[in-house]
Amino acid sequence: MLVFPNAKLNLGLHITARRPDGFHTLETAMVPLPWTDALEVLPAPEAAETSLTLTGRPVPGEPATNLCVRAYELLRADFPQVPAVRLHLHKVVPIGAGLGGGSADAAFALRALNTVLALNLSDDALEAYARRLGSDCAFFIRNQPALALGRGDELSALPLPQLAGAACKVIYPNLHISTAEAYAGVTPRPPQHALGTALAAPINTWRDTVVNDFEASLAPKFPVLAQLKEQLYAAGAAYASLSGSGSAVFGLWPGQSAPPKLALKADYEVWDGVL
Ligand SMILES: C[C@@](CO)(OP(=O)(O)O)[C@H](O)COP(=O)(O)OP(=O)(O)OC[C@H]1O[C@@H](n2ccc(N)nc2=O)[C@H](O)[C@@H]1O
Ligand SMILES: Nc1ncnc2c1ncn2[C@@H]1O[C@H](COP(=O)(O)OP(=O)(O)O)[C@@H](O)[C@H]1O
Repeated sequence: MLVFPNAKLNLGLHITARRPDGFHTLETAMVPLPWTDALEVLPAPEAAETSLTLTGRPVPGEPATNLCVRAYELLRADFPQVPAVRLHLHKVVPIGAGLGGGSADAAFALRALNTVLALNLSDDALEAYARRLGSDCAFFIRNQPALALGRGDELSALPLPQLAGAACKVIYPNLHISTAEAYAGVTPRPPQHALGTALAAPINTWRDTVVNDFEASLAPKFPVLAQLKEQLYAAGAAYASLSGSGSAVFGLWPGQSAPPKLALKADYEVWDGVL
């Protein structure tokens, strides 16, 4: 079975408290971004062990620590009779970019394994497994615009009709930002605007109301993030922001079929498309 794990964008991200377990409570909206990896899940040949092969962008870590293999091991712990599988991941989405690519691989692996191994797990059950692999993973099970609370895994559908068909540009400035380090640099605070209300208003009002709390804390160390945001606004974006804990920055042009071309450094990666 071949699946295409897609990235996500965060629209606003409020870090509201630090929890006793070291995680933070947040309020964010997540939307699917059609920038994808490719993941193949096949039954392994007889007597072969479970394996993962990789092509494309290098993924740090041993195959056993890869989230696709961890997804399989998590299911096998509860269903010891399942056969071995052969996994192949072609990695495209930048890593450490705030685009959730690793989380998407984990969730899509769970979904594909559910089918290939005929486990018949419900979406709720798959979300429960996904949560155990990472805070962001549960979002990718239903993979639809959602408001995320708690650790980022308490999800409710958040239709954003004004976003459908908007042109979008995502810029990855070739900078790996660790999610854990980014959280460590933020001082939690109550949000100034309720996110659900702010996002219900037209996109061109979001600039004044929809805030990603990581931006202020990352700004001194990574001035390029604010520069890219300015460049997107100068090119007419109705809204521009850092996604998640960065380093990807995106702009939105509702009502346009494609985003404008921008002059950017040669080693930056760019995704242009429509949401
Ligand atoms: C910031 C966000 C916003 O969507 O996305 P990314 O920028 O990573 O894409 C997420 O909260 C990232 O979720 P995810 O990448 O799944 O994080 P996890 O693997 O669960 O945790 C990695 C580390 O981030 C910190 N962490 C994560 C989630 C959370 N609610 N509070 C935290 O403090 C913890 O230090 C944890 O050890
Ligand atoms: N399949 C995978 N793809 C990407 N990263 C993975 C994968 N499996 C494990 N990881 C680990 O997860 C970390 C976070 O990856 P990712 O979710 O892409 O970034 P972000 O949290 O910025 O959205 C990486 O540093 C990597 O070590």
